[in-house]
Amino acid sequence: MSDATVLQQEIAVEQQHVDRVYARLAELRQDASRAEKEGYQLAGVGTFGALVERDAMVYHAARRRHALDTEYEGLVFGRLDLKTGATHYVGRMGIRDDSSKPLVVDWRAPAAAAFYQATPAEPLGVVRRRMIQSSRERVTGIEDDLLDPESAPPGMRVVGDGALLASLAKATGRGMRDIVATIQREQDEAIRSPASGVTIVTGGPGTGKTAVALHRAAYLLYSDRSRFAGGGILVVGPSGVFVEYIATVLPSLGEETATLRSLGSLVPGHDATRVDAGEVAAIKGSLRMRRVLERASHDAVPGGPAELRLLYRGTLLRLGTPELDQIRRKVLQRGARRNEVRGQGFDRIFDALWAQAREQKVTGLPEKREFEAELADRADFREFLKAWWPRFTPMRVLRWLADPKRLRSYANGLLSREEIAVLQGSFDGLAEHGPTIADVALLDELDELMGRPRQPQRKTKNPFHVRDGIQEVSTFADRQAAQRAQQVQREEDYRDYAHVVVDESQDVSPMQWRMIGRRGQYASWTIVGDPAQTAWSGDPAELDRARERALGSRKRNSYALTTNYRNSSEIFAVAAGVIRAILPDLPLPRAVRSTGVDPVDVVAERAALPAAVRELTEKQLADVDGTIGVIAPVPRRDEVAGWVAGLPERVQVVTALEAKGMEYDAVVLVEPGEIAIDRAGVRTLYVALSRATQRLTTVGTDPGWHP
Ligand SMILES: Nc1ncnc2c1ncn2[C@@H]1O[C@H](COP(=O)(O)OP(=O)(O)OP(=O)(O)O)[C@@H](O)[C@H]1O
Repeated sequence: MSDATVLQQEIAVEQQHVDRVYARLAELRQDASRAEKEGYQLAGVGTFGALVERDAMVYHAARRRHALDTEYEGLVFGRLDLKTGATHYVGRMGIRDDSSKPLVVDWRAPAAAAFYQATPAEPLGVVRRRMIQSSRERVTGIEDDLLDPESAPPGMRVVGDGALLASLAKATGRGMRDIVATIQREQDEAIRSPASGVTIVTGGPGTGKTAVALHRAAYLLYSDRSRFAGGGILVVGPSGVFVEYIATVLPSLGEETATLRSLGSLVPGHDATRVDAGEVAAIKGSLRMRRVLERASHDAVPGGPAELRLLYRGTLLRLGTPELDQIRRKVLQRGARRNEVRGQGFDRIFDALWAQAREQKVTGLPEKREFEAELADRADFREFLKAWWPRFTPMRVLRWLADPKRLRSYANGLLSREEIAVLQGSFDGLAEHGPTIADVALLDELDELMGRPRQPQRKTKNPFHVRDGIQEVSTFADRQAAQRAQQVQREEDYRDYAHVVVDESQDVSPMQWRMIGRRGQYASWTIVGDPAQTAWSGDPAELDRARERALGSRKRNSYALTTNYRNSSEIFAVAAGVIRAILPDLPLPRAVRSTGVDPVDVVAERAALPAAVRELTEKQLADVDGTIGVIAPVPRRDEVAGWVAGLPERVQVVTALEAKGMEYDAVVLVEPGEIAIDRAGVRTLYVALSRATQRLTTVGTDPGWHP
């Protein structure tokens, strides 16, 4: 029998099972819809107990229906034939037949672990592992691994030559793909790592760190839903482009309870995308900035009143700058938060004025209480207080650093003269362009240093309609839905996450670790990253300290990933050459796939560069079906975008920093020599060179760009 016939026969066998699963799915969906409908119709009838029971049923029916709908595509993707003779199918969700026998085991369930963990050396009772590829309800392919040939029953057939490689060769869309069907053993161990403590996953480019982090979020939600859906999972990525790139994966894993944020949007009200130059970011990210900001947060308001003069019952009461400064300093000592001790500041002003009024023997001076009431009624006095000690927003105080004199005085003794010079001017754009990504952590720090201005209490809205004083009849399902909606739109600056995932963690600055740490005080953590890819040019020891502090004394579980699934071996060889120039002993991952296509390096005259970049990008459009990343040095993004303007949407222009974590089928990397200007730059170049799955083109004016 030919191989093709065997494959067709095996596909037919699997098709039978897959048909059963989809038929059962249709039944379950119908049941769920019916239960839901009936529940709604009968919601107003029956005893209280019966109602609750019915409502619970409605809720579960609705949730189930939703799950059944989202997991439709590629529902069954694996089969295990065990030594015991039993067979398990593995899929995106668990499904049982009408006598409760499992038709499909959920990929996150313990029974499915062997699907990912069995190897020929350690088969874990699995004789044959089969990957089933399908398109909607139709089985289209099969790939087998025979893990334990000696235990194979006579006639067991083995087909295909590697589902992993088949899946890797596929062109990608704009977003990241989920990898549930092809998770590899070392990745699976990290995904299923204990839920508590800190899981640390390291690995070189393309080793699946991001994929692992997201699948871990899905796994945690499955293994302890009430804990992780209740508290929520926060996923922090480096940039907005990246967060968009990964956003599609979680819903496809069936999980929508994770909050995705970039480092520039972690603090409510901000969505920063501007980046500072590396040396500026290194200073803004340093823990020394905390002291700089503390000084700012204690300083007098620029343009605020220098003195207070009040004519009271014919006597002039006066507090000059030294008295006002002294009061401010007294109130702010020992870490008091400026917005929270405003009242104390005002009390001391009253005290000082009262003492003066008595000293000057004001005629007809009333009791102190009345004296205060009289002053509080005066508009000029209230104006003074408002101007002298307003309610501060972090942004207002951060803008003070744009004033060179203030910056110098706050940074004096904390930053070197050179560092102060580097920072000079870097806050100028705040008013017009908003904060940079690094500024957002400073704003969060200021928020902590100063406390929140007290807001008038807002009434919380009842999620249920109240009509004529009677709550509208609502089912348990409604209440659950309302509760979930509330959970999803947690309070604006929610901080009680049950789990925090930090991707590309090598780029999180010390100040940013503090910002993330504030939101993960009660959380377990998953941290993924690659130290060799860091763009951080500040003190590495300080970075380690800040990270360790944010993670606290939680137990650490570490995992290393060693295979590069993204790059062809030809492409990774170029990237590896670059990083080896500065880190000769760095262990690098192994790229498993070869395309036989070598990367191309083009040198162009300055005047011819725009046309060359456009032409090379157009060539990629012809050569690959998927996305094309045109990667530019940070300051040249807009210029390069102009060169390729008007090309199809699958061409995306990003800076070398924005390319962090991203993946494209083809990459055109512009002016590599301008990226690799220092050690941090070489690392950034390494990142940019390791983004492509199929084609890599470098183009620039400098033939000697290799570090
Ligand atoms: N087991 C797997 N099966 C199929 N594809 C995989 C597997 N593991 C990783 N990949 C694919 O490899 C590519 C790289 O994965 P990912 O982006 O998670 O790597 P990374 O370690 O975060 O990379 P980097 O550090 O370079 O940003 C992605 O396209 C991902 O889907």
